[in-house]
Amino acid sequence: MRRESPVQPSIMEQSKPSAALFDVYLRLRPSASAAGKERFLDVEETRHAHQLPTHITIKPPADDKRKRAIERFGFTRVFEERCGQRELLENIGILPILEGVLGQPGREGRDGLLATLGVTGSGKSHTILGSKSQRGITQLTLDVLYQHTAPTLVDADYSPSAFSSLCQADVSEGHLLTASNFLDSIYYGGDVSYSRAATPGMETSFMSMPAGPRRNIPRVSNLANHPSVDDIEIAIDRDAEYAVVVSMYEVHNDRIYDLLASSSSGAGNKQQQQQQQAKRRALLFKSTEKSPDRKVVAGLKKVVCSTLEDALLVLETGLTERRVAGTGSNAVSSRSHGFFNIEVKKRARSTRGIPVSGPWTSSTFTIVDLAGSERARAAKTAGATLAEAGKINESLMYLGQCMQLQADQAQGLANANVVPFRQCKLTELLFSNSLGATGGKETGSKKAPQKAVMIVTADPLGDYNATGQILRYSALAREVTVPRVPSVTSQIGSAPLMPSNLHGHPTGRATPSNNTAAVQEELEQALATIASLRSELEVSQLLLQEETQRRQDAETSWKVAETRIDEVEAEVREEMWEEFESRLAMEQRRWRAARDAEMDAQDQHLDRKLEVLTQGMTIYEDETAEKENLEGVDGDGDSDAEGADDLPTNPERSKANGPWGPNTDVARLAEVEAENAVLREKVANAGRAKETQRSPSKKMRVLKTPSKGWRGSGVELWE
Ligand SMILES: Nc1ncnc2c1ncn2[C@@H]1O[C@H](COP(=O)(O)OP(=O)(O)OP(=O)(O)O)[C@@H](O)[C@H]1O
Repeated sequence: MRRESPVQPSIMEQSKPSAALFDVYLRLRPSASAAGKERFLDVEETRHAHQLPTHITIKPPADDKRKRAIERFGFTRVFEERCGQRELLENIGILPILEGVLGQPGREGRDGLLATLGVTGSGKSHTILGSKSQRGITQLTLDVLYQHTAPTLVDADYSPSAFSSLCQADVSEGHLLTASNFLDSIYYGGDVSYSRAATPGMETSFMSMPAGPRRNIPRVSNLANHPSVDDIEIAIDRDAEYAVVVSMYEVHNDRIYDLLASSSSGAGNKQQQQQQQAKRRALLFKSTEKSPDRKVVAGLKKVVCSTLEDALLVLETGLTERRVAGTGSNAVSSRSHGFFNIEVKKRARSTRGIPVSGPWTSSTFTIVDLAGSERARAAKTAGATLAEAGKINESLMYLGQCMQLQADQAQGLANANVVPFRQCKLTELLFSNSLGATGGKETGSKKAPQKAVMIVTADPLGDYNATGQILRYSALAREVTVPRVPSVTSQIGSAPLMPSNLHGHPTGRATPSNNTAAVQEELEQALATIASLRSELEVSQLLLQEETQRRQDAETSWKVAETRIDEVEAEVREEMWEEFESRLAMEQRRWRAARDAEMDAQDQHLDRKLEVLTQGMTIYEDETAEKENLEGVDGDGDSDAEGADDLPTNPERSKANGPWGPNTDVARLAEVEAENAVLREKVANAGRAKETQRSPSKKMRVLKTPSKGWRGSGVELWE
């Protein structure tokens, strides 16, 4: 239903929404039944019949106790309930974005982004993904893309060299697969060969497979094919060859999960599916070695789709994986933000008829189906689903802040020159490659900044509060209008002045007619003052409401930031503790090794000393034994060491009192004994000293005396 504008045209009409990062379109969904529902949203008439409307107003419900204002919002364009999918496709700038992604002749393409935002059940998924009878923007875009690139499209299944060059050119550490490999692995459980081209001519394409143990296979023929886009024309680079690489991921509870990596296609019982879900590994959004100036979701599974059918089947597979749980608001509600990426790879094909194959360049068209915002009470969610809803609302709040700021910046209204997109994964994914490190306009990348379109969906008969909140932060412009309340003032003003009112003097004397006019004038002035005061009061109330809302938002952000700080602090502490422990362990190992080495050196040193000593003792022992032998052999052959008389008869020595005489030998023996005692003492000391240094873990060893002379002399050595 349209109505005339309740307020005069203003600066909103002169604003240039296209200067903002996002063009924001509003799409209204038809309601199945209007019974008992009050329409709160009206579309303003345009000045010219051929123009599409750009402004809407929302008015609070009749029984609104808070007496809220009528609000007016401006969008790039507004599409009413009767708008179909094709009309939408042609009027939201998707086709120019697609041309940008394909790139002008000889030039690299630019990235494009399409996202839907709205209250749960307002028609986001319908717009992006369509329904059983109608195709969504994603399918229509893919159809247009394949129709135009088909003649120059690389078929990875039949061109291993092209496939391997695509793998090498990928900057995101992704795992590339051909569509036939991927689909066979999903539906037939076959092995997936990552980043490896299929054998040319292989008869194992998914489409050509005989009936087998297929699981929940969506048939292309079962998918909607209406509306047609056969007559749509877009420009492409005829001298380039293209490849289309599809990937899908979702942001769930602020983490990124690959939707093609663990595709179960609904196989197994609920418990198995839950186990599969639990095992999913979160991916990082980061700069990589090959992509230092642009962040990418690293490690995604990517499928090279050479036909529209392949791309649609991959899309269906990813969608079955997407986390969906029924809520009170919408029977099939998206509980995560879904990202569908169409990566268009392009390289030079021919220069003046001479075939060349240049390096691949890459541009991505990303389609985002955002989870719906909802009020917990309305959605009747509980437990994990309620927590999920909290995360969804939080991320949408951050998105709203970023969108508001970028719209204000574009109109020169915002003081802040930084868009705070790092607050959650969603805003990081949507903004960081467009706004760069500072959150300003420069990305640091040589690539042209991406073009982005946001479609806000709304149900004019739906929830006024939730829809109002979405519109407030997504609209490119907003005005507040004081509602025309049939107030007491106007009632008094419009009431006829009764003579009794004017002539009511207690004296009963009639008042002259000129007095009547003066009183009437005075009364009118008073009424005007009351009206103006009332209107001022209403404006103040509105401002107060807005300030309160802002304060609440700020408080929420503050709490979230505090929690984040705590988390980061805990993470840092844990990291530092781990690092400290590992360093400590390393130092201990080094210290032990040094100590062992030193002890070994000491052992060796002592061993050498003992060896020298042992050798000395052995020599002495041998000499003594020889002497004893010589001396102990007397005339009857008995060996007797006693008495000088019994010493052996050595002609030299037997010369009494000569140098080898018995007295000399005894003195010598005493001397050797004394030396021996000193040495024993030294050895014992050395042994004790060594013992004190010995590691308890080392086994005590007893050095056996090398000859009977040692044992005989009572010397025992320890190493
Ligand atoms: N423009 C439209 N025309 C016809 N039917 C629509 C339209 N928009 C939405 N619907 C229908 O309304 C229902 C809810 O829409 P949809 O699932 O797209 O909502 P949603 O915003 O994606 O919800 P959620 O955020 O919970 O996923 C669906 O049955 C859909 O077919």
